[in-house]
Amino acid sequence: DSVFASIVQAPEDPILGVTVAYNKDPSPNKLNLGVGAYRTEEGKPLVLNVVRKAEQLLVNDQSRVKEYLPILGLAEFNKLSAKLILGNDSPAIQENRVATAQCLSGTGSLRVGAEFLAKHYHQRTIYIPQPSWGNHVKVFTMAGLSVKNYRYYDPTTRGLNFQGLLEDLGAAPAGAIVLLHACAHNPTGVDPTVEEWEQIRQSMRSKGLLPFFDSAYQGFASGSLDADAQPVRMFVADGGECFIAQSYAKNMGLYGERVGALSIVCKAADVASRVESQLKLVIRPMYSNPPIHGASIAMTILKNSDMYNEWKIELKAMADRIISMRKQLFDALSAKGTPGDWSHIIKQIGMFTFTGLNSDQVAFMTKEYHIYMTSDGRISMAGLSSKTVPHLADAIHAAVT
Ligand SMILES: Cc1ncc(COP(=O)(O)O)c(CN[C@@H](CCC(=O)O)C(=O)O)c1O
Repeated sequence: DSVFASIVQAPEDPILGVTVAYNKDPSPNKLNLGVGAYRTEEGKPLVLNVVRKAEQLLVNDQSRVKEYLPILGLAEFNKLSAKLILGNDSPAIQENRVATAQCLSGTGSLRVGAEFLAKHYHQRTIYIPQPSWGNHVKVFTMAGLSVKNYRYYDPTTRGLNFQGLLEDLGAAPAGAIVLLHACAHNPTGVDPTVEEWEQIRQSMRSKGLLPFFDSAYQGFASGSLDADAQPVRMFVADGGECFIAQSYAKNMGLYGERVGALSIVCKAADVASRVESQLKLVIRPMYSNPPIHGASIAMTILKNSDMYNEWKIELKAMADRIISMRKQLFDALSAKGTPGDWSHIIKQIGMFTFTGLNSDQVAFMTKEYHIYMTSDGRISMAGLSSKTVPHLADAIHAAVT
């Protein structure tokens, strides 16, 4: 008998499993609105032109080798990533108060940060928004933190439950870790306003709560890298400490290259250098050192002003296409007179619309219309095109009437 004979079949991942089901569906008009991965108007994955150019430069550079990277990854990539989120003129960077490690995309950055906190921080409770990205709970739990929720989304208004958020963070024990979506909240597409962010910052700092920003969509919410980094920069500007996980999966289209960075903003340079040394002890036994190719692409783009500007143009085009899909879906439902208020489709921002459809309605849409989306009613707007909006509108209309 196998020593693993008693192992049971694991369930599919709630998000990545949607793609598994989609791939099995033979229907010609199936639609994958599950995974948050950008698709073009033709419904195809997109490799940015500037990424192709960067790769060409790398291939042509005969001096490049395939040696191990340092445990913390490409040093120049780390510096450029910190600048991207904190701003070129960040005092924290100028004062050498930022410890950065190249990690395996956003997930890896979150995990390394969580493992570091479990090992070195006096508080092991992390508060995450209700709802949040499905993988957050598992990443933090596996790292040894205990996960609690703070109220975030208000189903009745389909907006932010700001009072509930402030109450829950106000009731958190001093020093608790708080996960904050830097922009384009997943799955709700609901972000605090700048004024609300300022109130959140004051409240958290007054209680010594430790912010852990998850920045997976910088540039995708508004189309502007700087605007989407504003909440992070407000916290760093007050001189306090915070963790920031960055992903280049969506905004550079480097999904499968697993490119990301964890930055820990500290109060003093000597602390940052000791923190950096301890980060290496977390990473070395986990995966030793990160992959060279994806980070080299990102570094090539970030360090060359022409390529950086070209990237910003392509990034804005992706954000704009998503916004136009919002408008088209809203207009299609309005034209059909679909019962209900659908204005949240155009009010929400980033990659996802949190439709408010329940799991039975989602199951109906999958069965009858071959629409694939997560059971919480989230739709990845990037999976839509002008051609497929009518099909989705028909499905939603049928699901609610
Ligand atoms: C808020 C948030 N943080 C981190 C990540 C992790 O992204 P990396 O690929 O590790 O950089 C995602 C990706 N969430 C998308 C993509 C599919 C997934 O990993 O769940 C989603 O929610 O569909 C995310 O939405």
